[in-house]
Amino acid sequence: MAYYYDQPSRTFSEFLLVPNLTTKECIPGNVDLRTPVTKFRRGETPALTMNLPVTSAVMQAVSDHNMAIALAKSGGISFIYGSQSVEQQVEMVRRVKKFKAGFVLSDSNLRPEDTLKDVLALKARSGHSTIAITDNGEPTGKLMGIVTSRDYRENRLPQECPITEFMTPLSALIYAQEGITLTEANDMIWDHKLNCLPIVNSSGHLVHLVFRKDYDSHQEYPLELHDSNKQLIVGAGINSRDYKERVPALVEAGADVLCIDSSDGYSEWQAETIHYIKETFGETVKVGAGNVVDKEGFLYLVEAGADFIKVGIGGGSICITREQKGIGRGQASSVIEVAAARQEYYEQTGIYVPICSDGGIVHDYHIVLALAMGADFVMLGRYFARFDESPGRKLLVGGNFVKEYWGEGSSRARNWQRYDFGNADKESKLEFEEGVDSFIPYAGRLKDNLDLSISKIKSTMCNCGALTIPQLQEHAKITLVSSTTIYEGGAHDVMLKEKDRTS
Ligand SMILES: NC(=O)C1=CN([C@@H]2O[C@H](COP(=O)(O)OP(=O)(O)OC[C@H]3O[C@@H](n4cnc5c(N)ncnc54)[C@H](O)[C@@H]3O)[C@@H](O)[C@H]2O)C=CC1
Ligand SMILES: O=c1[nH]c(=O)c2[nH+]cn([C@@H]3O[C@H](COP(=O)(O)O)[C@@H](O)[C@H]3O)c2[nH]1
Ligand SMILES: [K+]
Repeated sequence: MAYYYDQPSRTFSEFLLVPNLTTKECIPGNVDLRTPVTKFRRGETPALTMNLPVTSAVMQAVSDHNMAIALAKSGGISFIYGSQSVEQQVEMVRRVKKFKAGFVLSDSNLRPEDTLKDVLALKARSGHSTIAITDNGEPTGKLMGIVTSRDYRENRLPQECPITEFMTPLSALIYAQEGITLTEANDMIWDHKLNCLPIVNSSGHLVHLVFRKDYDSHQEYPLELHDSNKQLIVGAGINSRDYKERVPALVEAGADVLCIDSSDGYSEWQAETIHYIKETFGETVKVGAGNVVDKEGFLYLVEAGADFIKVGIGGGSICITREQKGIGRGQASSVIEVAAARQEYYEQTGIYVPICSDGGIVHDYHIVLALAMGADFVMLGRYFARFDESPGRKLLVGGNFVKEYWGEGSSRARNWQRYDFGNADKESKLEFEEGVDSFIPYAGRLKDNLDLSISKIKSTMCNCGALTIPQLQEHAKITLVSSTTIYEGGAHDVMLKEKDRTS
């Protein structure tokens, strides 16, 4: 006979936190949000921790190298999407590992034989006025010169004028050799009144650019997350099909942590994937698995060797899995059950397995609820897709700026397999969509938004009398609320002025 749960499953919006005593030292400035990412034995320190309990989703519309750099600078981890060729994903991981505060990879590049027309078109596309001229037009090609808007007068030169006629050639450029520190680079920028200093290697290839305007930017990021070589930490999504090819390439590129990306992790495919990784690389390669929504799924993946477990089916903002397949469970109930299973496992074995609540976070306080219910960190898709750093286009729709946000189960995301180097075999490929392609309101820079969310999270934790995530998990008082309580929680029985009206 089928198993019936005796309670309906619940979402975060059905719960609230009840305050505990807030002591005088319990102020947001004293809250520490550090959290483990990978499993560890009682009394030992985890191999990987984050300074903030947030990761960005394994999605084309969310986690590329730009997002990964921005999030690691703020203290969290991005999992670069795996729905692209191994080569492309590896290149994104490399870009994150190569990132050095203040040293950027040139994103606007042309060849000497290109023309003013190409310069103008590229400038319009990228919005950047400094263009590196390299022998092959690649960001790390042999440096031939630089073009900035001071080098040409648009209406005085014919569009076909070759770049070589107006660029500042290498012989007249001030540049530095690879290995220079940021302080030394900044001294050169000031001494020579430059806006941009190219950095080249011993064979004359462009390595980075250092811009005057980026000076001091690294000082804004006290929680920056890096490895022992001072390189930013980055994660990467993998799947349970091409892992024998993808995982070695990602490890070689320097990915710090992997995560098997699937709607349903309770499968022999995932166990096989984890076994392969642990047998091939031992414990040095860390891999999360999921998604699961109950104790059985959790234990299955932990016993297979997973380093953290991701929780959540069908709660994501772009998810239609519950509608399409009837599979899923309310996100709060899933986290509560998996956290209880984790606690039991910890008590029995002394091994603490971090859990990640994935999808369905709408308000900042949902993050606090997920943590209070036992999650060690959360994974967010919609939240991060709204920012400048996400890969989706920013568009003007109906007078408002929006960003594109599409699910990994949408046709748009799956198309890479058809056009790219993906090797999914066509026979077993699912043909129905499990995600939508949407717009979401554009929200600006990651750092500004994340700083605000974190300050709200810390403030809520102070109400709960908690200075750390473990304290919150131990002492939080959580109440289920009735629908009338939810109504009471919004502005009610008043006439809102225009500026406060949200819908
Ligand atoms: N968290 C969520 O609620 C949901 C997430 N998604 C996202 O959509 C994307 C696709 O998810 P899925 O469709 O679950 O991908 P998936 O690759 O895990 O599964 C697709 C199908 O392939 C099968 N499969 C997996 N490995 C196999 C192997 N080695 N040989 C033969 N068959 C194998 C699976 O059992 C499943 O039927 C992911 O990015 C996922 O995160 C999609 C739906 C819901
Ligand atoms: O049913 C689904 N169809 C999809 O196409 C899809 N794409 C992503 N995901 C999952 O949603 C999470 C992000 O959720 P949020 O936007 O709510 O943060 C992600 O982290 C995923 O777990 C999908 N679920
Ligand atoms: K399953």
